[in-house]
Amino acid sequence: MFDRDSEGVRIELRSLTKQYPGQEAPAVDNVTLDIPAGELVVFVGPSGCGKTTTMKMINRLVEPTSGEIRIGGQDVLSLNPDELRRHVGYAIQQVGLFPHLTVAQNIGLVPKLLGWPAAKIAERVEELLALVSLEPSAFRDRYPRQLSGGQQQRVGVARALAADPPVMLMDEPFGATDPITREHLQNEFVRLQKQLRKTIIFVTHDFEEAIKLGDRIAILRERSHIAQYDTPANILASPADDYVASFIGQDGTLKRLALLRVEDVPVESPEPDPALPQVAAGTTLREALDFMLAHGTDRCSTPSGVVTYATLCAAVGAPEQQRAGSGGGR
Ligand SMILES: Nc1ncnc2c1ncn2[C@@H]1O[C@H](COP(=O)(O)OP(=O)(O)OP(=O)(O)O)[C@@H](O)[C@H]1O
Repeated sequence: MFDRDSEGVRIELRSLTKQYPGQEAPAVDNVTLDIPAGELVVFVGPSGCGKTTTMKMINRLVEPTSGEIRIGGQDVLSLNPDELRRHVGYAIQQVGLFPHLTVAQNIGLVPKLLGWPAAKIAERVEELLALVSLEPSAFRDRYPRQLSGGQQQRVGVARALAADPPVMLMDEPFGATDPITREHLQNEFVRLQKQLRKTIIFVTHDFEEAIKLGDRIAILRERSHIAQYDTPANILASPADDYVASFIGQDGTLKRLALLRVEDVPVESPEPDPALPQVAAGTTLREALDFMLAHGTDRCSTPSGVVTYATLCAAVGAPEQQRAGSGGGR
């Protein structure tokens, strides 16, 4: 349907507006946004600011009042809405699994509608269950009521991915889970997206989730007006205004440290030092900082060399007084 191979496609919103009947102000007012192919863009904003309405216009669960939407260059408003939705994955907090269908039948729903042969659907179901870390033999024949909330959400994500759509719309898909399950699902999802490179719009209330998952974040005000649209690192480093700063909160430096890994900063010496406390490759700078504080040291050894507290501070432009206040006994 869209002009692509298997990777994502570009999504363009132009002057997009939604005025619900009987409402005084538009829920979404004149929004223009470009989402590059293969990127995950997170919409963050307060309740009622129009995140869900904006997203639902993209698969035409809500019809725009005016404006334009293009996916892979195609004018979405000229397409048949049912056909469009078969090519746009959609995962929501409420999951929406059919209770009378098994996990396999739920996941195979869209491929079946698209006329895939049964053997190909069965193969795809196995592959997707494995992808979301659910053992196929244990889960494929269960009914949704026989799954935990987190497992249901994984099946929801697998179902959204089933027909390999280039575009995924995800509305708080991990919202109904406890913090530990949520973190686990987020980590799996980051891993998945590295492989899949779909174009994804992801709605959340949770700014931490946005910086963890997003290639870019769109911070929305009322009526979906865009307060800032940039990478997590740029938003944390230079919030556009007080409104954006209020999302970041007091611990912006720590959040920036969490975006970088020990491999990303210059090492003091390029060899591991067995005499120092050791951290693994892939450790975030925030974890490295906690580790140094816990060990009362201002340096630690990584597989690629020695990283110091001063390097961490320099990497995120932390001022001198923050260094002085954080201890570390050299
Ligand atoms: N079907 C509808 N009819 C009338 N008004 C609606 C309808 N759906 C949403 N709205 C209104 O449009 C505005 C935006 O709602 P929307 O659900 O898009 O916000 P949201 O940012 O996704 O909120 P939340 O984070 O609480 O889910 C709200 O003021 C809401 O009351």
